[in-house]
Amino acid sequence: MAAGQIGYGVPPSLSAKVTGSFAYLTIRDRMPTILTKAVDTIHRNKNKFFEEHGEEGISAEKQAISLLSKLRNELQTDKPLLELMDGLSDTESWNQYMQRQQRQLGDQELVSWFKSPWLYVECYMYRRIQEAICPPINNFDVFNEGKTQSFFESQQAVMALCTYLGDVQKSMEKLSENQLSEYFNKLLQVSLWGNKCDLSISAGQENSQKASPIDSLPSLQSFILVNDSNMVWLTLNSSRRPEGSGQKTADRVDIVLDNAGFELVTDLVLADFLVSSGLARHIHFHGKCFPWFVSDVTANDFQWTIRQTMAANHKWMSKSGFQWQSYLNEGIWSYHDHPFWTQPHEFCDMAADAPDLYATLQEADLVLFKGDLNYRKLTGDRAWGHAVDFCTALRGFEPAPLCSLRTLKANVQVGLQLGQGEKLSTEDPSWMTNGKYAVIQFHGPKLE
Ligand SMILES: O=P(O)(O)OC[C@@]1(O)O[C@H](CO)[C@@H](O)[C@@H]1O
Ligand SMILES: [Mn+2]
Repeated sequence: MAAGQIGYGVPPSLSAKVTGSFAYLTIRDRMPTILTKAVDTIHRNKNKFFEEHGEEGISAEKQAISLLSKLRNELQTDKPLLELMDGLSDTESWNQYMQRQQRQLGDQELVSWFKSPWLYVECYMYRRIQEAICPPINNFDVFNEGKTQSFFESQQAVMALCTYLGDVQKSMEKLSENQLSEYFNKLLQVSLWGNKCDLSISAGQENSQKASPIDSLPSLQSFILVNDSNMVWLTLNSSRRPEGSGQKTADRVDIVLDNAGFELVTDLVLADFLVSSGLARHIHFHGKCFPWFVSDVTANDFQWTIRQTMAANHKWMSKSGFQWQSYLNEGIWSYHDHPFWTQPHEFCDMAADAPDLYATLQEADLVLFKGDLNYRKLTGDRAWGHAVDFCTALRGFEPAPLCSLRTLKANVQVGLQLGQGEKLSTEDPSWMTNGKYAVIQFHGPKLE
């Protein structure tokens, strides 16, 4: 059976068919709120559109508001989903996916917001937002304000983190293996908890990082439900080759990014540490090719964040920013944004639906997946039992050793100990969606 096909033992997709479920509440409440805020943002930028594009900008603004309002009404009244009509490079792929969803539903009911898989309709909403914002304002990022605010509101934490990185790098040469792994674990956890700062779960409400990211780690330790850091460390060390050994030397770690703002800074700091410690020689970053899930990283966010860090009036921030820019100039770091990351597919479909991307990931020694949406796609956003193995839920998606760094914000979680999920439900009924808990969950060859 092809990977991703519904087979024996594969549970149903999460959807709003279950009244009162997190998917139901997201589609009923949070997604319309996100659309309302998008309409408001576009309206507030009307003058900007006029200044830049004259009357054409005004008519595009009016059209965007009308299309987004129509979209919100379709969503709130559970209308059938509509084919995309904007003729962009991914339009056909989206419409084919819709037909695939319709085939799975059969001809008894039409693909719609509250009946189709949550993963699909939520991704579809963001692609419809893209369709609504037409030329000449099509490059306007309706979520940009929230992403830049998250960065500016987190300055104290960013400065503390860049200072910490600078201190570590000053003594890098003298560090023992144990000290190196300690710093690695700390920065891996900082990147993990950076994922709390996600504007989709907060429906755009500001949620920047205020406290010092390093000092808060000990108090967060007990909220890490699965911690496979040791497997990540062993994988990195097993892939390191001595210079000139003639063996594979292009040690490469891929980071599939999630949110801009503070979370992106934590990922850049981790990536800098991986390179400056020699744990990796190249980092490939994977972002989104259009605005996605409110706070996800686009190429513009990636470049803007590095430029802002370079320009900071803070020694260690600007030092980090210049270092990151030179990594990019030297090709040690590279940024990629394959269209697959802004499509609705479960990752077990990647080999079939985006073989080029799957082949790229196969060249990595380790792939880090940041955040909740990536976790939902890794596990197919299905109602797995909590003690089901991560490997089972991946359903054949294993391009390379991989690790999810995710704070829980959706009710899908696998790979727990028997009874662990039930225990958590009694202690904290909203443990899967309140963002307090996290996993560092690895899948790959077992190493000693
Ligand atoms: O991927 P991220 O940024 O960690 O989270 C994305 C997210 O906020 O969006 C959905 C809720 O609307 C959930 O999948 C998840 O909570
Ligand atoms: Mn996100």
